[in-house]
Amino acid sequence: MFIENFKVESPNVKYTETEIQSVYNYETTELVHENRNGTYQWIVKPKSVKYEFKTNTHVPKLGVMLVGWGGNNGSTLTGGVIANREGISWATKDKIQQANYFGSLTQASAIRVGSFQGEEIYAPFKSLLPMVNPDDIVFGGWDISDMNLADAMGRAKVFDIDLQKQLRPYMESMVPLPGIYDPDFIAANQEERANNVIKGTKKEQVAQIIKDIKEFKAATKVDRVVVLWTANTERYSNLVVGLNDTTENLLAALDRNEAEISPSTLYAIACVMENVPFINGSPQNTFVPGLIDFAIEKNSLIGGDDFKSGQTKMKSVLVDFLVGAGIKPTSIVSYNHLGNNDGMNLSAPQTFRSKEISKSNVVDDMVNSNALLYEPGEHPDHVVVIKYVPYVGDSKRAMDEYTSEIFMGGKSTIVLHNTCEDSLLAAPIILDLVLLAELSTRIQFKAEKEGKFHSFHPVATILSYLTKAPLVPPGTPVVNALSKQRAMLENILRACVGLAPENNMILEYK
Ligand SMILES: NC(=O)c1ccc[n+]([C@@H]2O[C@H](COP(=O)([O-])OP(=O)(O)OC[C@H]3O[C@@H](n4cnc5c(N)ncnc54)[C@H](O)[C@@H]3O)[C@@H](O)[C@H]2O)c1
Ligand SMILES: O=P([O-])([O-])O[C@@H]1[C@@H](O)[C@H](O)[C@@H](O)[C@H](O)[C@@H]1O
Repeated sequence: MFIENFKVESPNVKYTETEIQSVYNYETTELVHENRNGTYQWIVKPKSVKYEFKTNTHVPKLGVMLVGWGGNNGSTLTGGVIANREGISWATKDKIQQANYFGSLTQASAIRVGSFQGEEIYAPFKSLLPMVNPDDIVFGGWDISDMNLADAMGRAKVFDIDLQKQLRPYMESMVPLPGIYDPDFIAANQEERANNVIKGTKKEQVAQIIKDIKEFKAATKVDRVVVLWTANTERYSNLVVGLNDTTENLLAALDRNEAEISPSTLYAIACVMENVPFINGSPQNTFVPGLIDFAIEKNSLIGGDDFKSGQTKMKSVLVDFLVGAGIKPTSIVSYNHLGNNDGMNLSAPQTFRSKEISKSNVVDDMVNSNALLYEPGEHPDHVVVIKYVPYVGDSKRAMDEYTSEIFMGGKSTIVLHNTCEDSLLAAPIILDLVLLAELSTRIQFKAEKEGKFHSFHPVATILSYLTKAPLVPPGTPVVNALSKQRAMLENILRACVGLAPENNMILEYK
């Protein structure tokens, strides 16, 4: 059975005018490696740590400023939200299609809240805690192309024509602000689009981005702004001691107008200076060490990298299944071709390399988790190929072959063909990223030994379900397995409202 919402009744949960307060006993373990009777043993000690959570239930009017607003993802998300808000339906060759938010975890997935008279009861994921209604989001942003959003939607060729016609009046007045353009960081084939750029030094460009954010906030009267990068994939920035290794060096490099500071890092600097959450939807290393330090110093949320939308999302499920079943993947070949502008930008070796890294590292945690299958340092052969084929446009075609070793020297080969409609898969993920980033800034918590409440660490690991290469605080584990990432996110939000983690035991029926 499905219920629309629920309220938790528990001595550990209190609903006030402005907050949901919860006390949560975090059941974990402590390991020691001790000499017991002359031999060293690993001792696992279960332990319970009391946490207190406070979630501000005032849902703000949210402004989302997209870097790359006029791109396929940006125009598709903007149009999709308008279509949902206005209740637009349109004719396709098959039927009259209604707008929806399919593909969004927060808007279209469910959680189990328990059972009632022997029946499992589910509720919307978004009923866990008060979240921004995406219909209410105010969009803005920057693009190095001055094309208005209606024409950009036409250029993207993602939506059906009847839908585009209905959206055009809402979108033709939306014009991206000039963006920071540096041809050294993206493919040369992007130059012809770059007719809408901020001039001046890098420091002046940062100042302009800050001014843009302030003016957007004032003009739209939004309470909060989140900035998200959905612009083209950049090449990796070189990590240079004395240039981008610390906050001080990065800001000094900015003052010197150092060439090696990428546009995406400049937008991120501006956002950290303004304490505006910044999320990187692409694979480049926007978050150089100096930027991470800066965000931590300012307690300003940063998250990324690279939306996990199609082929890699499938990979993080399949490899988790295989390794979890004691099957040993030994060769993974991931090929895809696509014909959108992203694909054209990725046809350059330096930008492809950024994507190759994020698409390859996604299996590392699963491989490293099982020494029964892999020797130290052993990992599957793993190849990533991306080709630009204009004819297929945004309809990316992914082909994968997974070869694994099974029982008694047997081999298993799994072949997948996955048509990933790039922007129709990425747009709802962008929505989840901005909604969850905003929600996470309204949550404060403390462990029993901590003196005062605090926010989550500014490096937003909570967003990892949505990214190929989750950004995590230095020295903390990277988890890529999709099921673990989703469970982490759901269970943290469950703790905020006093619900135990979903452990799927349903002992009452065993
Ligand atoms: N499924 C997906 O679509 C998917 C999944 C993961 C990651 N991504 C990443 O998302 C990004 C956007 O994808 P897309 O299909 O919308 O690409 P796109 O090329 O259609 O859009 C990118 C937009 O960014 C603009 N731009 C480039 N550099 C800019 C800058 N410095 N400042 C402002 N605007 C700039 C371009 O003019 C373009 O309009 C890409 O980096 C892509 O790799 C996409
Ligand atoms: O998310 P995913 O399908 O694994 O990876 C995709 C790449 O294979 C594709 O070439 C590119 O268009 C998208 O940006 C996306 O990153």
